[in-house]
Amino acid sequence: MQTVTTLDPLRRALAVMRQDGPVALVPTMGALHEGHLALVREARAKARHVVVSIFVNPRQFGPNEDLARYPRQLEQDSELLRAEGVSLLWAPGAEAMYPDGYASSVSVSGISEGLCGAARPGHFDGVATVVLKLFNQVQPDLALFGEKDWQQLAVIRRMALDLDLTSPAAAAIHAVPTVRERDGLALSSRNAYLSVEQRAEAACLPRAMDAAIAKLRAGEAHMAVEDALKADLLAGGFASVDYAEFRHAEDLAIPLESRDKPLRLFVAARIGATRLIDNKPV
Ligand SMILES: Nc1ncnc2c1ncn2[C@@H]1O[C@H](COP(=O)(O)OP(=O)(O)OP(=O)(O)O)[C@@H](O)[C@H]1O
Ligand SMILES: CC(C)(CO)[C@@H](O)C(=O)[O-]
Ligand code: BAL
Repeated sequence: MQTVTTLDPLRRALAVMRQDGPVALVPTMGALHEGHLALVREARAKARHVVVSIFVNPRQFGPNEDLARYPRQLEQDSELLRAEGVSLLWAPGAEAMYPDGYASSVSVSGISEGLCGAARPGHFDGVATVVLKLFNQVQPDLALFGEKDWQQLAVIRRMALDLDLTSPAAAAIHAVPTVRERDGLALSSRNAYLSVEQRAEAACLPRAMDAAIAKLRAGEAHMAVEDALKADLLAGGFASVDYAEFRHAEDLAIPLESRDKPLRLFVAARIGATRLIDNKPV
């Protein structure tokens, strides 16, 4: 596995790799866990070469968020990726990604505005911008993203359609199901912030979501179920709930109006200062 940190060697390495066959891109912010590795394994099954990017993107963090504290462990990550048969690790510094004078941004309206977009203003502009840059830098045949970040996936799909980035001209976007711990908690790099006690309390998130989904299926009104879910999370040790909402799985931008279309439950809540997100199908 080669590791490159600037654009010229990235382009040279990619030119060689492309002669052998399709290239898949797995964008990450590092601190890799089994969720990331599921994306890598799926990428390996679909393409001749896998490129993983690790970049803690400052533009998707708000001023009071955890950019400085976000776990960085490039050596350990690099060993994990080597063992998975990854061809290339693209690990640019902030100056390679946003050189002096950098002034551009991508904004995807509608879909970016509710849920995490409302709780983290500007977050999805930062995500869309860096993902478009990664697509342009790597020009992959396909790119893989996790369903854990369902809204992010929807924003990226919308951007890729709107800006003509999709297959066959450019990357096909693949979604990979959420990998969970045995107690149901979704794997996340931010789980590393949790104390032992908080980690035990965090298991209440997927459990309370399952209970809420069962109530909705049994015919209870969605707003009552959402309110009860928030109360359950607060009682279970969460300090606050950013949102707990049912939405249409394929169109997050519109309010819930009919139960005929597939629904999903979306939650973001904080244990201490740690913000966890999850989503599940109804
Ligand atoms: N548990 C998981 N199952 C499947 N995919 C995941 C999981 N966790 C993260 N991913 C995916 O891995 C990619 C990189 O995510 P990222 O590096 O932000 O990891 P993360 O664990 O989600 O970190 P964070 O704690 O910042 O949310 C994204 O496409 C994300 O959806
Ligand atoms: C897609 C991504 C790598 C963009 O920085 C990030 O938002 C993430 O890790 O999910
Ligand atoms: N996995 C989403 C990246 C973020 O929370 O900034």
